[in-house]
Amino acid sequence: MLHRTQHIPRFLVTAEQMQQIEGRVFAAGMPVSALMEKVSGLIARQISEHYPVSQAARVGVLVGPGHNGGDALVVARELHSQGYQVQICQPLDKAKQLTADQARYAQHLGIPFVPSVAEWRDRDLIIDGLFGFGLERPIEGKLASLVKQINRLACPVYSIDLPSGIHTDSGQVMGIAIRAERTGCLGLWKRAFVQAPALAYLGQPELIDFGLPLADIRAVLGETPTVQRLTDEVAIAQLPLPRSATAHKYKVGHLLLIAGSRQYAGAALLSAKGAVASGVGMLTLAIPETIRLALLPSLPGALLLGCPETEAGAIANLPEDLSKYDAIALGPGLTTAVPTLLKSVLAADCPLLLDADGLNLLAQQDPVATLQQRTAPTVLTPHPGEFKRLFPAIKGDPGEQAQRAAEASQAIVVLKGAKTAIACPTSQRLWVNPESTPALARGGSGDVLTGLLGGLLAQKMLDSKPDSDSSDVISAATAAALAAVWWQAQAGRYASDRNSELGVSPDRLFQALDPFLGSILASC
Ligand SMILES: NC(=O)C1=CN([C@@H]2O[C@H](COP(=O)(O)OP(=O)(O)OC[C@H]3O[C@@H](n4cnc5c(N)ncnc54)[C@H](O)[C@@H]3O)[C@@H](O)[C@H]2O)[C@@H](O)CC1
Ligand SMILES: [K+]
Repeated sequence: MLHRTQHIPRFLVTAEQMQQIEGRVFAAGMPVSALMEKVSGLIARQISEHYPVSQAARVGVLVGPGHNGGDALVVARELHSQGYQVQICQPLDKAKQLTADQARYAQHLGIPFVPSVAEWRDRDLIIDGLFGFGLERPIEGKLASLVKQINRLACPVYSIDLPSGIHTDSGQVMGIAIRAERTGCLGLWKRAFVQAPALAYLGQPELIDFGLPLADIRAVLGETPTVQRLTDEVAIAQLPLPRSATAHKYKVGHLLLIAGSRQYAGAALLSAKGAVASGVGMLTLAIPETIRLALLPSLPGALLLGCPETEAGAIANLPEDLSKYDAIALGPGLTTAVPTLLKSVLAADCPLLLDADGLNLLAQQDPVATLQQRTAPTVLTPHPGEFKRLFPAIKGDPGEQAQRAAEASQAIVVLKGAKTAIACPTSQRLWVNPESTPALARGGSGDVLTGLLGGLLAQKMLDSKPDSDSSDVISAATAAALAAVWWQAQAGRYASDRNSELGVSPDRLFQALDPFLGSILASC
């Protein structure tokens, strides 16, 4: 059972859901002004920790017409009382009543109001309270020029709730948006925080939990939220740990990985290394016979199955009975020369992971009709280009695309990107991986993920948990996808922190998988 503090970081809400949750809290008797006071006190505390008065005494506070502006005014008052030299700029005349009252009180306290932000070149910090989740149209005219001026200042900007101009749900820039150094997201993570268009504006995000009651959150989002952030707690719970004390190699999964060609031998090696790092009991790597001996010294623990090959060095056929494997992964470096490979694995009665050329082969037929015929789970790991080839008619943001593709094909869809989305067809749930690193944006990272996910898939299929997504139970195949996406991203961050963003080669990535996991498990 997760505690409240573990639940809150999982939620991802739209503006409408946030309004409904707050509406319930206000209807139950919480005064709007009391909540504003509470929330803004927490924001001011965060700001004074990040930007102490000794280092950032001169603060400009930008105030909009709604309650985001009201929050900013309370923060201005708090910082003023702590000795910051605060100036307020309220560019619009009209304001909601509570915001207007807060402005009047700030004036009464003698906090200076300035007519424009032109004088703010002397500021050490700007606080952005122009718009929050109430932004309803693009920022234009004099407000757009004001945002442009703020973005030209050298000092950092702290945005309250969202950088003004960012759409709460899609993360799109509405005309123009403030580029924050930090954003304090209030109460619950908004969807924008996992949307690629917003990433360049959010800076370092932090959640400011002000104690929204779980009962009200659940009343709006449901008992098990359909859309979730993939948190450490949830991902770790999906790993095949602890191992049974009586485990032996045939009881902890046998993966058949079909990968590589004479042209792309490295993809086979990297995906096999990812599978080895997953801890899978047995790994059989099917590769063209001519590259078998070259790979052997690098994979001493794996069974290397040399396959007959085409003249160009692609696997021509799979000589074996496929029934003895717990999972099959097909794709990295295969080429699309031999479509029958896909046909034979689709017919297998075990979980199947398709990546890279496995997906390209699938795109050559009707993917939805083909996948719907499978009885065992299928996991697809496309990047956006592969996704487009597979599901050209499916539009939306990455989360919506993954969900729609999963629903249509009945496959678990892992749509890779800066914030990888994982959609499960049986439960109709979506997870978004919130933390990753651009260090993984290089050839080979995806191959490591394929092996890792395949290895976890083989292990999870032997777990005793049921293969259905009732209430909070996550099916084995979905669990493997969640664990693998999180593990790969976190290992990438771990390797990046110890080297640089340019130094996370695929070798470093698979070498970081186990040390990262060891360190996080030790701290749990
Ligand atoms: N009610 C409360 O006490 C709480 C308020 N919070 C704060 O309240 C914010 C939401 O407040 P609001 O609903 O008032 O919304 P906003 O403060 O985001 O602003 C809405 C106002 O801006 C106007 N507007 C929208 N788009 C515009 C545009 N492009 N150009 C000019 N005007 C535009 C609207 O007509 C409306 O008057 C949150 O983001 C958060 O900062 C909560 O987070 C915490 C509790
Ligand atoms: K804001």
